[in-house]
Formats: sequence, structure tokens, C-alpha cells
Amino acid sequence: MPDTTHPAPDAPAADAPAGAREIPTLAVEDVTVRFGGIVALDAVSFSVAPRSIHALIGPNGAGKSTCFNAVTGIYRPTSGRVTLGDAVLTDTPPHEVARLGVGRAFQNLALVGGSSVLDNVMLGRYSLTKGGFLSYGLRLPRTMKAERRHGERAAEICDFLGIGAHLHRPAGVLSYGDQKRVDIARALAVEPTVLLLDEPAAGMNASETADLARLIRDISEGLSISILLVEHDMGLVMGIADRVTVLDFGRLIADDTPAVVQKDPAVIRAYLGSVEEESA
Ligand SMILES: Nc1ncnc2c1ncn2[C@@H]1O[C@H](COP(=O)(O)OP(=O)(O)OP(=O)(O)O)[C@@H](O)[C@H]1O
Repeated sequence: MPDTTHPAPDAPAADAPAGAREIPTLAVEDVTVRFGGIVALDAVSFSVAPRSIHALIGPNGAGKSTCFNAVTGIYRPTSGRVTLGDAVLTDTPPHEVARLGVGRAFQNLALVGGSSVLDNVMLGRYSLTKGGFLSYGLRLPRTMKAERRHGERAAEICDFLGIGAHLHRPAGVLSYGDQKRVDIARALAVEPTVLLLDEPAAGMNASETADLARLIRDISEGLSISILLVEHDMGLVMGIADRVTVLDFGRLIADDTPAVVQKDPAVIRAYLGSVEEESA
């Protein structure tokens, strides 16, 4: 992936919800999620401080994806709640969660490969419009003016992520690293106050992962938003996170700075245990 060389885009357009960029705390409060007899999350609580890079880690099956899905309203917790400032995300339908300031990039690229980079990023933008996707389909004059403005903003975000040169190319022909950037651009197109990144380094080699670490720092510093990151690459996590929450079998076993978490005996045991299970 190329380095990010462009300055951060200006503050969001006037009709974007993030407005003057007050960044609220994301709080997971005593959240339990059960699937039949499986307790995927067991009374988990932690907070993502405004403008921090916060990692959520744990061995396979620890409950990380379940936690992301609870934050984005895809799963309803059995008990507990998730708040973003005053908004209760767990009372909000999934399609409204983006509008409240939560952007999510996915583990498996969910791009429309045959559509242009710009069109893919604009898909994120439609959640900000009053009429949504349908009003654009009808091509009303007012909506076409708004579409131009949204298109300009989407292009700015792509510039910031170093993919501005590819705006009109089909997303599917880009390198894996650049497709990942398109996915992140689409998540940023909702003008989030918190960006959720689900295993962004999966499938990347060491040099792509180093580029990604720089990109995540650039997003954090340039856009001044919070980032919650699920990631298995410990080098990446420990290198960029301000704080690390560790889950094991659905329970929170550590929540501290990277330096403290790395030395935590419960964390070491959880990871060693998972390695022993895999090799047994
Ligand atoms: N929709 C579901 N139905 C039933 N069980 C589920 C569902 N989603 C997750 N689980 C179970 O909940 C537990 C936590 O799974 P989850 O996918 O959240 O873990 P994870 O930490 O994201 O794992 P990985 O690192 O492998 O992606 C696992 O036991 C999993 O099998």
C-alpha cells in the first residue's frame, strides 16, 4: 500500500451528523450475549476513550466479533447495553447506528468489485442523506446537488487514505492493500466518531501490515476520532494501541495499557492455552 501523503480532509460537510467533532465515549456496559447454551459474552464492560486507539483481543472464539456485532446493533445483548455518549446503541436499529457515528470496516472485504472506488465509498455516504439511496435513484435536482457535495467529500476521504488516484477504477482490480483502504474509506464516509476495524491486517504481509499501522495512526491523528480494533497481529496491536481489552471465553480478563497487558499472567495463560489446544 502507498504511504498516506495527503492532509486530513476538512471537517465534515454541514449536513453530516458528526458536526463540530465532539467525540463521545463508547461504553460497553455489563454486556452478556447468549446463543442457546453458549455464553459468547459474559458481563463484559469496557470504555473506548475519545480519540484513543483501543484494541480488543483474545484467542479464537473469545467473543470479539460478538462484541463488535453488539456495538453495531447486529446482535441484541441478552443483558447490558452499549452507549456512545448519550445514545444507546443497543436500542438502535443497525441501519441507524452508522448515523449515530459508528463506522465499521469488515474483516472480509465487502466491496462491490465491479463498481468504481468512488461508488463504493458513496455507499457509506448514503446513510447520511435524508432520502437515502432511493432519492438518488430518482435523480431529484436537490438530491443531485447534495450528491455532488457528498461525492466531493468521498473523494477527499479517498485522497486522505492514499487511494485518490483510483477513484474511477473498479474496486476489484486494486491491490488487496488498496481494497482494504477502500473498505476503510467507506466506513469513514459515514463521518464516524468511532471507527471499528475488524482484523484489518488479516491476509497482509509484513510490509502491508506496517503500512496499515501508519494508516491507522494517520486516521487517529488526522481525523481525531476513536478507533476500536479487533486484531490477531500482536505486533500491530502492541505498537499502536493506547489501551487493550482482552477477552477469553467471553469474559474480560484484562483491560490496560499494552505494556501491562503483555505481562499479565492471565493473558499469557489464555494465549498459551489456545496454542496448546491447537497443537493437541
Ligand atoms: N451466531 C452465532 N450463533 C451461535 N454461536 C455463536 C454465534 N456467533 C458466535 N457464536 C459463538 O460465540 C463464541 C464467540 O464467538 P466470536 O465469533 O465472537 O469469537 P471471536 O473472538 O470473534 O473469534 P475469532 O477470533 O475466531 O473470530 C464462540 O463460541 C462462537 O462459536
